[in-house]
Amino acid sequence: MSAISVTHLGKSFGGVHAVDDLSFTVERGTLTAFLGPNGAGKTTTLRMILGLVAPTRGTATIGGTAYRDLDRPVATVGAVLESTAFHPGLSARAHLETLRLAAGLEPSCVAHALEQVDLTAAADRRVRGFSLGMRQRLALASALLGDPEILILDEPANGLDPAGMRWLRGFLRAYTHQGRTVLVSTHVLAEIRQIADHVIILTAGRLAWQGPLTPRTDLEELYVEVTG
Ligand SMILES: Nc1ncnc2c1ncn2[C@@H]1O[C@H](COP(=O)(O)OP(=O)(O)OP(=O)(O)O)[C@@H](O)[C@H]1O
Repeated sequence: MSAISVTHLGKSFGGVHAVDDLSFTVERGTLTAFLGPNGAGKTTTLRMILGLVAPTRGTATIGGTAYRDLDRPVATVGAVLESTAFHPGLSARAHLETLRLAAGLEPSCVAHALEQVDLTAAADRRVRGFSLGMRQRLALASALLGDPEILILDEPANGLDPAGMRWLRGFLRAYTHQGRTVLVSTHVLAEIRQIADHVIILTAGRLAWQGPLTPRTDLEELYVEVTG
């Protein structure tokens, strides 16, 4: 059973076909890069997989089950979407503790998530003073609280400096080496090239290309050819 299956998925906003007859699968233990120009429909697709946007047609499932029907959603899939907001007056630990309580998770998961994203030393500082990179890592920690098998990330490299990018790359590589699955949308081809196993490229809401990334693939050239 694939980690994620998208079948004839479509979403229209008024007259705009944001996603149009889109089908693909994401296999377990792989890191799949989800690429496409601005407005291609990546965020809308990720939001449909996560049950945040209702499809106009088609289905999206996680391990064969629609998100809303999952028994333990936070233990199955963690997500970091764009525009993650934190209360500036709360510490990182307090923020995660609030989420932990709401999800009914074990107390120990907060310290574990902080450790996974290298925020243990800053755990009791207010988020107000966090750099963009630290905020991105806190968002990732929120997604990791339930120790999910699958991570869905929407442009997690946005605004990261080179050290932050390098850290994220190492984190995602280690995550998939544990047999877990990552679906990540990004515009940073040079970064994703180094860690992705599989690539899905959208243009204008439709599947333009999908396939494995081999050592010989010139991702930038492929991208320009497919989207150009
Ligand atoms: N809530 C909405 N209402 C109306 N139109 C929307 C809405 N959400 C998305 N769209 C439109 O759907 C299309 C796809 O947008 P989407 O954000 O999914 O693209 P994207 O590939 O994630 O883009 P980017 O790389 O810029 O984040 C765009 O034309 C966008 O304007």
